Amino acid sequence: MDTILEIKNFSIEFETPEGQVLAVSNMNVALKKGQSLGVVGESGSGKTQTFLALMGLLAKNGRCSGQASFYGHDLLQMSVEQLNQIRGVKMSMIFQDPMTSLNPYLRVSRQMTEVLIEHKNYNKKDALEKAIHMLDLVGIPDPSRRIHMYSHEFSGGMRQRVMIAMALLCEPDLLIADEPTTALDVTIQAQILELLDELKQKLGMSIVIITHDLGVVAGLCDQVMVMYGGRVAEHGDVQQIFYHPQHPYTQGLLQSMPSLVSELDQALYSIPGHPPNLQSLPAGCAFNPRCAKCIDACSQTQPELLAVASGTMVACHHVHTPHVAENLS
Ligand SMILES: Nc1ncnc2c1ncn2[C@@H]1O[C@H](COP(=O)(O)OP(=O)(O)OP(=O)(O)O)[C@@H](O)[C@H]1O
Repeated sequence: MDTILEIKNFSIEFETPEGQVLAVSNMNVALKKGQSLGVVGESGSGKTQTFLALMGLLAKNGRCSGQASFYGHDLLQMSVEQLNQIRGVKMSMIFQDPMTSLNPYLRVSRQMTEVLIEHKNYNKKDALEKAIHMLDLVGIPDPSRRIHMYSHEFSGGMRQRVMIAMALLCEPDLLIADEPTTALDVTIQAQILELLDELKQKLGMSIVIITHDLGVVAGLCDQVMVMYGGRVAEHGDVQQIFYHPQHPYTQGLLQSMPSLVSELDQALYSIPGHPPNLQSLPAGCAFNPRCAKCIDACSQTQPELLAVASGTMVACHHVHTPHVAENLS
């Protein structure tokens, strides 16, 4: 299988009035064609910025280093013109807020057909037909009429579907979906996730799904990367991590999953404390102040991301210190 995306030693730093902020530190991940990756973690853990940077959309005060190869070509070294040949065509992103990628002043028909005319050499008639087909595929009722509406005339859920249709229009090889369902009610959430899974099978595309919710990645993803305070805490096969989570943070996320525990018990299982402030990360492992399995090393040195027997990569002193783990667990 071809490797579609390979991120190596990737970091992001922001320059702020208070000094430099390391938002993402030394990330490594490879995704094969047709595979999907779930990126999970609490707010501010670096999920969105990583993939915005890959799309060439990092804020002006941000700087990234390392490599991010798309089919072997480093996205971080590409000019805007080179990126424009790929963005929205071979690699698409669904943003948290649909209005980010929909132009309120243009009818949806115009926005959708222009992409096909410009990047896929469609004529106007075929482009309109294809766009209507895509709206139909994402479950927009009466698409040949609604395609002529403006984005604000759609409900929130419909707008999200329009954005997904736009992102899929050129049948990208890689779809990056940032919290694609958070703003939607539960039934529509389920429908959209089902749709993404269907399109993954049908079009063979790779998906990166960014979410707070491990439940979302369960059905859709092959691998999962758990981020904490800008660092990868655990990364590997979804089944392995779901059934045998190693990092105490992953264990906490899994225990507080709504499908596993009742609403009342969620409070009991939820991870104590708050996500860390990147400007004042604790020494050692950033999770140590909230971790019940903390040992001395955790507040002293940052744990390396190392493989455990199952092949999962884990950054945790407790996990990699067997005699201590045996005594404490
Ligand atoms: N332009 C910026 N300048 C300084 N810091 C920034 C900037 N943009 C983002 N950050 C910081 O980078 C960190 C990572 O942000 P990111 O949006 O990737 O988090 P996230 O995990 O996607 O969170 P959420 O789930 O809330 O979207 C955050 O702490 C954020 O405050």
